[in-house]
Amino acid sequence: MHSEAGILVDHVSRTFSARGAEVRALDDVSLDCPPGSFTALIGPSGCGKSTMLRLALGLDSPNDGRIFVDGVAPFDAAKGGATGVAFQDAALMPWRNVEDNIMLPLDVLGRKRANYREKVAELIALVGLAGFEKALPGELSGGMRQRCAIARALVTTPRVLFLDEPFGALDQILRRQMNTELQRIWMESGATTLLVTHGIDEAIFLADRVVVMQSRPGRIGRIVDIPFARPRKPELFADPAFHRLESEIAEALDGH
Ligand SMILES: Nc1ncnc2c1ncn2[C@@H]1O[C@H](COP(=O)(O)OP(=O)(O)OP(=O)(O)O)[C@@H](O)[C@H]1O
Repeated sequence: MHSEAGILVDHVSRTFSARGAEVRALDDVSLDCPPGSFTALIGPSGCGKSTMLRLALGLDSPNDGRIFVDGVAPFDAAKGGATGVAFQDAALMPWRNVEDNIMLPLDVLGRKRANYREKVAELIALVGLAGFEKALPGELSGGMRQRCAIARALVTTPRVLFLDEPFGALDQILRRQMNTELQRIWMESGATTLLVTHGIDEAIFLADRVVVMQSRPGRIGRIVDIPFARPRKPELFADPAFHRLESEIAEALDGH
């Protein structure tokens, strides 16, 4: 069993009751993300991606099955700072500057800011925000806000990183730049990463494995291994082998 420093989803089901009807958001889902791996989760609206993330963050509990994050229950992993998370809309506090936003998880976990000065400076450099430490979110571009959110997700040196459509709101060109940057950040951090995305190209470029989900009930339809060596370069997006994988995943999304 792989669970230490990774993510283990073991026969998990989650059913919701809505207006008398049962919705099987996740139906017997199992997924093993080994330590240091990068997994992308892709699927149609309503296939249970958010439900899976909520369970892995300890914000909800399964009806059946078990989840381990970094070898422990999801809530304990989050409480201990082993989990980092970044969402689509960056979710920065508008009145906190870049540095203070990055330190937010420390405040939430009751950790001393003074012990993290060096770490925060390193992260700011890592995500390319040096010189913007005192800038407010409203003064940053969309890409800079997302980089700030990723730095915040990394501040506790999490061993497991959850990214929920982190670049969904960005245009295609910026998104591809951010994909290259995320790859570099992930390679440096060594964190086991689970990325939820609607972008097939983004999933292939970044992940070791693309997990294609299907809806009603939410389940794993197919797992596609991505063989490309790292670091992957932007030219990969134009590679015929890349396009073949795109077609394969598009077909799996259509239920083939
Ligand atoms: N709290 C809830 N109460 C009732 N039904 C819910 C609840 N949360 C999720 N569902 C249902 O569970 C299913 C899966 O929802 P989920 O939000 O996990 O999908 P998703 O894959 O994240 O979708 P999207 O890509 O649109 O964000 C949907 O049919 C949704 O309506």
